[in-house]
Amino acid sequence: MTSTAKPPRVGVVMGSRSDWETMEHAASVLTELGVPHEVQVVSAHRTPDLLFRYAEEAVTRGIQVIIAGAGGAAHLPGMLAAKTRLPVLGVPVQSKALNGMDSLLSIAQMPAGIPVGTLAIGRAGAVNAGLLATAVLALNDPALAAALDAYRARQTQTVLDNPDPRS
Ligand SMILES: Nc1c(C(=O)O)ncn1[C@@H]1O[C@H](COP(=O)(O)O)[C@@H](O)[C@H]1O
Repeated sequence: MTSTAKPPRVGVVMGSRSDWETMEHAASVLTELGVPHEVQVVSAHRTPDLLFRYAEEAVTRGIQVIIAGAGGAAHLPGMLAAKTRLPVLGVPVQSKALNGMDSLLSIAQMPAGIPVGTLAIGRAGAVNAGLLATAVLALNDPALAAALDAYRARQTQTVLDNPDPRS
């Protein structure tokens, strides 16, 4: 699924539909900042051939950053990173059994040579993955740089406008 008519520049993938509740926060940041992106379920475990194809074709399709969310034995981000030179941002989805510690460690503890940029567990990680992907693209895109600056200014203003935590 592609968000706009423009070709996607960020791929948001996740191991299962059940991850969408978390990963929609990455997608909504990208939408808010005007980053063309696509969203798809791809699983290293359940659809390994699709995972290889996705990673191998991503560069030629114009994808510049991949955001990959997975929970439990979260091999998806690492396997994508193994198959593409694109930056891969991993979002550990909070698992029921171990609260996402399993997801976090299996995404973060990559062997030297195959990096995955690992974010925080859950919603905050997904939001920040969207922001980080945008920041990468903004290095060469003044419109996205301006959109990011405006986002940060709005965030600051919201805090300044509501300083009393009781109200
Ligand atoms: N970690 C992975 C991978 C993968 O790493 O490729 N594929 C699915 N999963 C994870 O399994 C969890 C449970 O999935 P189900 O809810 O479909 O049973 C999800 O959090 C998913 O990311």
